[in-house]
Amino acid sequence: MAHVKVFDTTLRDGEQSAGVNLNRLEKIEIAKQLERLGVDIMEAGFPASSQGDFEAVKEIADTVRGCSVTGLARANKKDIDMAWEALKGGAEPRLHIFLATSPVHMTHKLKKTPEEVVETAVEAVSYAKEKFPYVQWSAEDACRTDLDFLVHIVEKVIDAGATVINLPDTVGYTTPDEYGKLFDYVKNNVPNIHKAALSAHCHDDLGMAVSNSLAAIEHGATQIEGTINGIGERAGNAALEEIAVALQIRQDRFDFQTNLVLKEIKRTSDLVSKLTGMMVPGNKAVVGRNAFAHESGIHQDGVLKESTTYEIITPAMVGIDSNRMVLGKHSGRHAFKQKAESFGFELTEEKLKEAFTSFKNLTGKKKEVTDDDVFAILTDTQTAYEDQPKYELKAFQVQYGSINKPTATILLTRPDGEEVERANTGEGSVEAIYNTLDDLIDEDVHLQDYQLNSIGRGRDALAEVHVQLTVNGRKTAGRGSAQDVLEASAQAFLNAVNRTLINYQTSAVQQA
Ligand SMILES: CC(=O)SCCNC(=O)CCNC(=O)[C@H](O)C(C)(C)COP(=O)(O)OP(=O)(O)OC[C@H]1O[C@@H](n2cnc3c(N)ncnc32)[C@H](O)[C@@H]1OP(=O)(O)O
Ligand SMILES: CC(C)C(=O)C(=O)O
Ligand SMILES: [Mg+2]
Repeated sequence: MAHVKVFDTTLRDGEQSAGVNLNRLEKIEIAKQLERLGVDIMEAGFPASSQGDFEAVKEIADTVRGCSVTGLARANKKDIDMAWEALKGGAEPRLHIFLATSPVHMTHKLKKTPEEVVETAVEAVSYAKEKFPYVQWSAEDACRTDLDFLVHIVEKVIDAGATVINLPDTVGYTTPDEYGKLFDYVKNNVPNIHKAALSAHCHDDLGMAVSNSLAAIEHGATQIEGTINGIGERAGNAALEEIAVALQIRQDRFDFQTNLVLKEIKRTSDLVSKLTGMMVPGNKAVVGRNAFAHESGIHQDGVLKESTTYEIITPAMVGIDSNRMVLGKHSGRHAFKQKAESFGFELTEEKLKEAFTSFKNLTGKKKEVTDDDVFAILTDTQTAYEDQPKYELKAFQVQYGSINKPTATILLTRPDGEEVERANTGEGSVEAIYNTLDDLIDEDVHLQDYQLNSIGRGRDALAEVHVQLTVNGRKTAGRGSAQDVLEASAQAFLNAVNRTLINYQTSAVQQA
């Protein structure tokens, strides 16, 4: 059985999802999990796009040893130089250069003639090859590119030293049949194609990203690109977990396998969902909450008699284990630590202590503390910056009634340690809290989006709030979880403000 390489771009194309904004610690936590999942190549970011991304890519390249780490660059020397600075410490330094080849992109976006595009691509790949042993080149919008032009430019970049040629369906336009033919055409018409590997990168605008990726594999792609949970630009990328499980379950149809450790899929999906704020729909293939749930009597009857009547994937295959150890108010540190480890968290003693305290506080308020609750506590603790000056919620009270305007009174510690208290009103309780926080903090904050979800079920489920704000003109995201919706709302707001302050302070210190 042939092996297909998995190129994960959750931390680059996945992070391009509207509203997603991962900080360094969050990226590192996902990177560690992707390594555990067994991806072959991890695209950690786009180093030239921001100081924060540069630092995250560098740290990931310097630490991850179980797979190759790559970063994206435009076809220019500045992007390539920055990518080299970020990636040179990696186990297998690898660069991903892209340049659009379709008429609409060349004419309107790049404002270049096809000849200039060939020249720019060749120059960039040759320059990158002076530094990187592996250079991947992507023909952005390949599926809307003139075939003869595509064949011509691919031949030239291979001559310039490209070791992987990616043919992305950038706008999710193609169909499985057409995408397979594109790979055949390139294989049959590029004379030096044997010197490079072929890669597929699909977007889901028409809902065909996974099918298109599978078609590419059958027509010569030896590398597939995608993201966990299919997150990404617009409608997202091909969901890697779906491709890997399809290849496993339909071995009779596909003679290809990935190196993914399938039982790590669920944890990876949970972590990505939690840290990005991109919720996984209940009916999502492979990882959705309902993917292994049977509701109707005839199905239940069938599954009870023989699970394969209605279940083609076993939950255990993707890491969903029905045997679970229940943690509650009588549990101690050892059981908690063991649970954290079973979820794949490597916490310092300090962070473990902090998470355990949050867990114990929760057991005092909630009848049953579920695995989802524990996972939320551990994720929040693991990705919280320590010892950084920040705004902290000390206490708050909200008065709500159907006659008077809701009023929030909040006691806050400011980054300089001063305690301040203020009250303000709003049309609703959350608005009253946000108006009061606005009065208490120095930053110029505007709320762009607010999402509320429950972690688990039941009346006493934890509330999780994701917000998007602009803080001093910078777009940022924040999340907060608490048993009370209003507290989670306040925490999410402050989390976003603190993230901006900490990122800004970190960069300022590094630039100084
Ligand atoms: C299909 C994809 O997923 S492509 C990857 C998309 N990812 C991102 O854009 C990451 C986030 N981006 C950013 O932070 C910013 O866009 C930056 C830092 C990369 C660039 O910012 P700016 O310099 O302000 O440029 P801006 O984004 O407005 O425009 C892009 C420029 O890059 C050019 N460009 C686009 N693709 C390429 C390429 N592959 N190679 C060289 N130049 C390119 C555009 O033509 C435009 O150039 P122009 O300024 O001469 O018109
Ligand atoms: C950068 C390229 C490969 C990309 O993400 C796309 O074309 O979708
Ligand atoms: Mg893409």
